[in-house]
Amino acid sequence: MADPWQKAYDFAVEVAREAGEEIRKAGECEMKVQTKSSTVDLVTKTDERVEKIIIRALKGEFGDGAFIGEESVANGQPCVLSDKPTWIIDPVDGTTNFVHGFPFVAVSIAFAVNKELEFGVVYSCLEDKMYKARKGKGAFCNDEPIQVSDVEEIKKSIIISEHGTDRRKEVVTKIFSTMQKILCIPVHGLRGSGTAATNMCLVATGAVEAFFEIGIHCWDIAAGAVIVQEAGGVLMDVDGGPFDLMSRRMVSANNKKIADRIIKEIEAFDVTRDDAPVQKKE
Ligand SMILES: O=P([O-])([O-])O[C@@H]1[C@H](O)[C@H](O)[C@@H](O)[C@H](O)[C@H]1O
Ligand SMILES: [Mg+2]
Repeated sequence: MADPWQKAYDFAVEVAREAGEEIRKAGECEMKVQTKSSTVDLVTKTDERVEKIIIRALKGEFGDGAFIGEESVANGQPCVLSDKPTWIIDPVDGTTNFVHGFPFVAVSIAFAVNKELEFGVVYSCLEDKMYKARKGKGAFCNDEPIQVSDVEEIKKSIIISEHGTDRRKEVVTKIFSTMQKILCIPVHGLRGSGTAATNMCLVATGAVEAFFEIGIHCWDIAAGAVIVQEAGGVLMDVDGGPFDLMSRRMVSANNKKIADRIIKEIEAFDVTRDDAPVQKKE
């Protein structure tokens, strides 16, 4: 078959749109907020319900496959990327925004085969922007082609980063020290939308030059990774090495010059890989 994944790609776009509709409706209702890894790592019934809707739809169309979903992993499912065709899902990226009514919330669905990302779909559902990209076929927002910015001078850039959910003082100190150094290069500005998936789409459209974060998960960035690359951008590790989806560290940028300049300023801290063996409780 010449193009084995086109049907899956088209279907993912439809599923993301339906999931976004559910999120929009749920945002108008009272919500019960719970916490996960820390008191600032939030989850709602909508995150869990929307993930189930997405997985049920994908299984209904393509049968049982491999899935890495944020809420399934939180409930004890394995988080290992194998060579099998694998769906990587964040049902609600920007849960804190969703809870507070801050208007950037995204559905993120990616698909990998042989550990390589084939396509990614990010639906920024409150803005009604459907971002999508397939390996080798370009990146789009609402069906219009998108491209990264051509800025090469860091002093003419806007950079995005996030604070994540780790509030240990030594971690927060490193995050702010990095941001301070980047701000003082000086860059035109620092931003953050509160959703990693949307941040990557902002790199892909050229609205900003780069987005970096330590502490994100594979489901936050898998779809965005394809979108950034297909829009002409680059992905790297925060130490300048190759991008590793499961490492929880990433720099995405419009070009290598901007990425390298940011990497010079990043003060890294340790995070546990997404695919680290789960420690069994005694
Ligand atoms: O929990 P969630 O809202 O799906 O995802 C979070 C968002 O993408 C946020 O922008 C990023 O800073 C965090 O690292 C993520 O965990
Ligand atoms: Mg997320």
